[in-house]
Amino acid sequence: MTAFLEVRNLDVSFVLPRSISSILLRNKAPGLDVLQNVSLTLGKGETLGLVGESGSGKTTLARTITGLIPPQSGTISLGGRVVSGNKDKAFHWLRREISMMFQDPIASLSPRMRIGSLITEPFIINDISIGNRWEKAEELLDMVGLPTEFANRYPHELSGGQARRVGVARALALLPKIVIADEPTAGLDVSVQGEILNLMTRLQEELDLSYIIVTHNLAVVRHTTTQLAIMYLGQIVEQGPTDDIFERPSHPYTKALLDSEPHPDPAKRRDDLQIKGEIPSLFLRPTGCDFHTRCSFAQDKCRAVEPDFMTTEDGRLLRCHFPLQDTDG
Ligand SMILES: Nc1ncnc2c1ncn2[C@@H]1O[C@H](COP(=O)(O)OP(=O)(O)OP(=O)(O)O)[C@@H](O)[C@H]1O
Repeated sequence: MTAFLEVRNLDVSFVLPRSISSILLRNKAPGLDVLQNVSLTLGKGETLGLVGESGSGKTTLARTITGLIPPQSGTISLGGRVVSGNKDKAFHWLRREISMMFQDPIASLSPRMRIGSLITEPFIINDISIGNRWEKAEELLDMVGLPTEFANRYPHELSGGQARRVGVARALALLPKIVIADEPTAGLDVSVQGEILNLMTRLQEELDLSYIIVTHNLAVVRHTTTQLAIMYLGQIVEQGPTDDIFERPSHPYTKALLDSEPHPDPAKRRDDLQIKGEIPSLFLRPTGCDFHTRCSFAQDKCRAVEPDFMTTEDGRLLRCHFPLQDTDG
């Protein structure tokens, strides 16, 4: 895969109020390291699924890639242009080229604005002249399969599926190159989920978009993505082609995560493979490999030495001292 988007060694930490950090971080520097050394690649026109348990840092990574959170270190390169350093003005440029589709489009938008104003707001924020704003709104509504008269409606007048389409229209208003969709199907009926995913696929072809889909839903990932990245405690632990990873996960966490999805056939359920225990707190990151406290295959080295992110012979990106072999599990 030729990388169109290349994220290299991103570190993000949040500054915490001193009162909290002095208790939880035992007077260390008052920052909570949420992303550590995160690397990720996305090819042009590809769809990458970003999965991991709650709190693993998916949203933080998505917001950092869209230029909404400045990283402490690391680089983001898009189409060959490299953005680095937390003061780089080019992060503004990233915000136009990579847009975010929020999980709950209505809650994230002003309830007092009409849909026509909401979906054309990105032009106003970025000071881009579009001539007749209402005509532009109607064009965007048409693009996402909504009647043009919806421009006059308010957010509370929309169904869940219609609201999601409005979210798509707003995310695509500036014709970005990459769209990061945060749980694009969460809370929707199954039939509506299919409609939204079909809409996204159609627009991907028409507009030559690349997607990153952030989700807990492994069925969505399996059927809509070509690449899969697995996050654990603020790090990517494995990335590779989706079919390949589902077929042959290499990281023990990936395998446990995929096996924890209930199987429709009781004979094929593997309760023994479910992930042990809770995800550790970011305040008490384990030494060595972050996953060793829950890994059935952990050895002494895993408890002592942090694994590097390496590329395997078959091109898989992996952070594990003892990757699973085809016969394991
Ligand atoms: N602004 C912030 N200040 C301090 N901590 C934060 C901030 N934003 C996120 N965090 C912490 O960073 C960690 C990762 O959060 P994030 O929302 O990125 O995870 P996630 O994988 O997207 O979770 P979910 O699947 O539940 O949305 C969490 O422990 C969260 O509490």
